Amino acid sequence: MTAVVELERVTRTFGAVTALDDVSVTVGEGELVGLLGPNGAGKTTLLSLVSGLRKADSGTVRLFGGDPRHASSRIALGTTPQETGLPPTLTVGEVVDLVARHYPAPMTRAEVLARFGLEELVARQTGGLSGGQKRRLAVALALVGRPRLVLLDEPTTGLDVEARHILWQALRDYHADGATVLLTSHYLEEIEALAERVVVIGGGRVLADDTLTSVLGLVGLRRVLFSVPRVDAVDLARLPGAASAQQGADGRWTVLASDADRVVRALVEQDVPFEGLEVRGASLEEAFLTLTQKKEEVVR
Ligand SMILES: Nc1ncnc2c1ncn2[C@@H]1O[C@H](COP(=O)(O)OP(=O)(O)OP(=O)(O)O)[C@@H](O)[C@H]1O
Repeated sequence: MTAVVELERVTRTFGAVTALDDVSVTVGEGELVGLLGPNGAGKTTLLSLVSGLRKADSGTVRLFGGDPRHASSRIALGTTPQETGLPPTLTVGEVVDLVARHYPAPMTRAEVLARFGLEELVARQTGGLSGGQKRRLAVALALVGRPRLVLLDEPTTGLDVEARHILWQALRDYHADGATVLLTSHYLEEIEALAERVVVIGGGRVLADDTLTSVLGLVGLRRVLFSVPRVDAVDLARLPGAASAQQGADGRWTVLASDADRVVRALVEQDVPFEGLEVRGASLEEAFLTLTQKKEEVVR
């Protein structure tokens, strides 16, 4: 597998903040990789190193085998940052044409608009587009030059469900044509819809790098809540199926569980006199926290 993106032991700090801490990740030709992580995890920093906008403090970053800081390495790269500035007085069609002129073999205007369902907006000035429409156009512009690698930073933030699905389909189609895609997201749903491989980043470190199914197993936690008069005899965090256990200020226990059914069965088998049992989906933030704690245990 040819490496399109290679980060080797990369560290990047901003003053006292370590945004990336000894990160190694490789993305091969034709992969669709999701970078998943909470706010401030280091995802945008990673993309900015790959696109040559920033430089690593230490370690090596390679893009198509070269230094991303050299323009020649970026020739086959398409990116959409989190925020995009579009010329407000130009129409959608004009912006597409303008961007297309920078590339040797761009998509036609019609192809770009069709892929992203933007045909009806062709004559509209970009200044008058809604936030979601601007976002869709910004992602479309990343593909105009037919890049071999596309970097997308939270491509569907702020989009409604329909616009999100159009965009996902456009990205899937583009990937099916052979492109490599690296995207960041806060949303598990988005990563689930698109990625084959998931790299979970938290606190500037790689917490997990695996197939979508394995990572879903790691972060697809449930929350088991209940009250109990005393639990001295049972270590709730060590129950089969449990990842961690914590008592809230109201006295109720929350057990984060990779297998909630097993936890409940174990509570019954071990005669824990629980009351008011509830099972809910855990938030992604909780799942990340559990992953971070696991990682720290391994390091210790
Ligand atoms: N230019 C900068 N100056 C100072 N600190 C920065 C700068 N850029 C990033 N950071 C810090 O580095 C850390 C990682 O930020 P980064 O933007 O890479 O995270 P992220 O995972 O993309 O977060 P989000 O999901 O919120 O976009 C954060 O603590 C952030 O505040």
